[in-house]
Amino acid sequence: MTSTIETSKRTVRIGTRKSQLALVQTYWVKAELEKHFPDIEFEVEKMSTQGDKILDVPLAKIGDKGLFTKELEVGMLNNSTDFAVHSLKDLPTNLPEGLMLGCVTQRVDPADALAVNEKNKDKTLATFPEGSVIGTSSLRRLAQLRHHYPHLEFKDIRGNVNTRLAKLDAGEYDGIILAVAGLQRLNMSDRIHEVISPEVSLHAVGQGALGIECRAGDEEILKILKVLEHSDSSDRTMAERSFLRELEGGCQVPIGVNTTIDNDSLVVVGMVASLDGKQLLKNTVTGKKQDAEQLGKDLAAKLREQGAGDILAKIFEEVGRG
Ligand SMILES: NCc1[nH]cc(CCC(=O)O)c1CC(=O)O
Repeated sequence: MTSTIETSKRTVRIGTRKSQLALVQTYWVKAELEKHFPDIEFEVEKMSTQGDKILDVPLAKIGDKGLFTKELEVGMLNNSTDFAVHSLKDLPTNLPEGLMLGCVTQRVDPADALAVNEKNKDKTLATFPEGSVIGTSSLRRLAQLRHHYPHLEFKDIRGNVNTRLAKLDAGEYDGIILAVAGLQRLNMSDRIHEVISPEVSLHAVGQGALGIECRAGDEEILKILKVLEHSDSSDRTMAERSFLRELEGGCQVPIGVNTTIDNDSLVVVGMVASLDGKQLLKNTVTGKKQDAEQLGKDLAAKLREQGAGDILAKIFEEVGRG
């Protein structure tokens, strides 16, 4: 008589949004972890978030933090999932009690990109004629582009990356602004018509990196996630998130950043702008990368001294506090 011994694999459950970009990112994380932990079974749980459901309202008007993360967080808190993969830029700077940012993966290019349709192949942001219509749903992109290109028109655009490109190609816009990172991950690098320089548009906090959220102090999961942690990306985004945390007031605001690490030295550039792009404040701090969190706070303090508080207060009045 023969008997078979069933070795039961430990199962770890990953929460994700259902958008194509979210799935590409989640399956990348899953594949990487499977290489390191062949004895663990990783399962993917696809969930819809508020942000995926409300598609007809400008993002800035919905305002609420955690639009793309809340349902995934509930899943971890009630133990139906063990961790969630997010675009770090969609993850609020303050997480719910009981959860933590367990891992920041290696960041790709965090810049913004211009995509154009067939009839504008010969244009760039700098050469678009007066009145050309540029689509973006981000107040940060809107304010900075208005500042540099006041003759262009800006129109809100919602939906996932594919939906936005379809609207562009249908002629609703002359160009749209998207993250380089998203287009690259979706194998759509051919749609990157122009990479926008940090002089024109500072990127969003956390852009280009994945943030993996898990239960606070879940050592078993943290040990697994640690293999994907990228130290410089983690330090840079820690400073960026600390900067945003110090400045934001519960709604989407035109705040941009750029960070670089050279040996142990971390440089953080930060920007706050008014919605019309007329006021645009910038400053820079430099320090040790070990002091990332404090550097973010210092930068926020510098911008407040320059008058960022007044700009933000006015925006909260105009857009509402979410
Ligand atoms: N707001 C949605 C979102 N969240 C993350 C990305 C791109 C990938 C990234 O920044 O890591 C995008 C699309 C975009 O801004 O074009």
